[in-house]
Amino acid sequence: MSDEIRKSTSRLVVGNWKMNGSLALNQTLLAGLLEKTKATPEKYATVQLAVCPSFPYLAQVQQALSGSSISWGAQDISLYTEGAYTGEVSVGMLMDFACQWAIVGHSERRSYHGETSQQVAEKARLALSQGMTPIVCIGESLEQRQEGNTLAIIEQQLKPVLALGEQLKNIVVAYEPVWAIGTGLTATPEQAQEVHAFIRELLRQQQAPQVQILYGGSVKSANAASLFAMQDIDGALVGGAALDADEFLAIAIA
Ligand SMILES: O=C(CO)COP(=O)(O)O
Repeated sequence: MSDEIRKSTSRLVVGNWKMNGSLALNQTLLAGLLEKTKATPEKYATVQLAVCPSFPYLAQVQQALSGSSISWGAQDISLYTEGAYTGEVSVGMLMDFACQWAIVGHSERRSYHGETSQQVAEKARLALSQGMTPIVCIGESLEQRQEGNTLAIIEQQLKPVLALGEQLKNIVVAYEPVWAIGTGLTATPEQAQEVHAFIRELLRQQQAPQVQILYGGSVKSANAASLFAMQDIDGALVGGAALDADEFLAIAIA
């Protein structure tokens, strides 16, 4: 697929709801998303939309979105497939709720739960083995950026994932600079593009240049268009702004 075709056919915009929501709040949010996308489907014809709620709400989201153009996924998956792992949720369980996506290696999981890049790659492999698409998150901290280590960190985090082999082409990568998450600080389009182009090159070396690379970190409707205009930014992984239906959809079509 040429770069032009990749960009024009498929923008992927995923809402990571994180640990937010309730049955009532989700119902309002889902109704807002459905109402707008159904009223003007032509606006969303070239956008793939997805939302990732907390585990307990997957059934609710599945029920609301089944048959619509919006897909859904999980925010994490367990490294284990079954058994005595209290508190864990397996990939098979997620398949019971028809999850199409699984975010893996979000920086909040890496920093609060000590997830390593090796474990993240294993989670991606598990998702792929069940036909789910892992959204593999990578990104540098402010300190790492200031020390000039951004690209080295990106390469280190992606390395075990690049070794997935044949299946690599079926993943999605999300570049989320840690310093831009929930802070209101966004990477400039040029800063993001530099890293996306680097990730693209690493993927190209493994014969997977068509992998979609999302940007995440304080994406809003006000900054989305300039990010999407960049050659190697194929969509967004949206946190806070995904909790508002109008704002999320405005990002999608920015
Ligand atoms: O972490 C993010 C998405 O996974 C980004 O969060 P914010 O959009 O709230 O900065």
